[in-house]
Amino acid sequence: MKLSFDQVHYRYADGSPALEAVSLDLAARRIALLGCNGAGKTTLLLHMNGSLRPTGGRVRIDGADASYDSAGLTSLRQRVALVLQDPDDQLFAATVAEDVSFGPMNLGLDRAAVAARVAEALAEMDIADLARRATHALSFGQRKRVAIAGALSMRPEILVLDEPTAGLDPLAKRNLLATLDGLAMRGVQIVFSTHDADLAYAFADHLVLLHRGRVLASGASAELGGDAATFAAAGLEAPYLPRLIAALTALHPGLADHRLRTREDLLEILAALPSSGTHSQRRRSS
Ligand SMILES: Nc1ncnc2c1ncn2[C@@H]1O[C@H](COP(=O)(O)OP(=O)(O)OP(=O)(O)O)[C@@H](O)[C@H]1O
Repeated sequence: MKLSFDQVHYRYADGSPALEAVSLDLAARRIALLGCNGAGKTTLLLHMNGSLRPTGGRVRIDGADASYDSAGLTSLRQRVALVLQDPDDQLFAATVAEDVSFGPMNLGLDRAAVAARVAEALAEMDIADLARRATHALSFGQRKRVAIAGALSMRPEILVLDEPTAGLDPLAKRNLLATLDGLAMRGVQIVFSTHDADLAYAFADHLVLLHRGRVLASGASAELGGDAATFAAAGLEAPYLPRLIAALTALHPGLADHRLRTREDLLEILAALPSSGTHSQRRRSS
């Protein structure tokens, strides 16, 4: 399934312009949407499952115009699941299992099929042990996982997440990214928004930079991640790692042969390089 945006404009009911002539093809498996506060990230994500309808331009699904009647929206929301930034905007049932079963029940599946989907989604998010817990009595990070499990219970082709790591501690962040990575490897397309350029660079194959409702840049992480000037134009800090790698590559040209996404990747490669002692001896003797 491929979602694309063709000259999409969106204005909220009070007249606030939020998207201006957004044209995008969502083709890569892992896509990060970056932009400062008010850039239009949430508004764009809400268009992906039909929660918002463009006030101008078109959203296309495999090349065909999205349909906003009830059948069209039901079909779109089975294929594209949206996880809101605040889990409390999404969770409403008394227990975790009831909440996660809501989507599959609405699809009219029988009890056994619903139960299978709930078990699968909870296992995927590693929260099977929370199934009987009251949703209101969970921690923020746990509620976030439950909200994602609810989206996964629809077995979507595209999982769209608004700032999925906001409010998570570093370990929870890392665990969530590993889970999302596992889903991507299984073929689920992941599209998420974030303010964290390093995280976007580490996880995503493709970055989209939004600024004042417009797409300022869209490109492969490996290239766009190193373009500090474009990040600055979007009012963002560029990812640190590509800049560090560029500086280190001047000392170790072999680094250019690797696609290093994380600090851990860099440390591993640096540990395997000849030691700096050898390097400085070579410099002294030359
Ligand atoms: N419900 C609304 N009614 C009117 N204007 C809105 C509404 N929601 C958002 N906007 C406006 O639309 C623009 C884009 O907002 P949006 O929430 O999409 O940005 P964002 O990039 O997700 O921001 P943040 O990083 O702060 O979450 C902003 O100017 C905002 O004030």
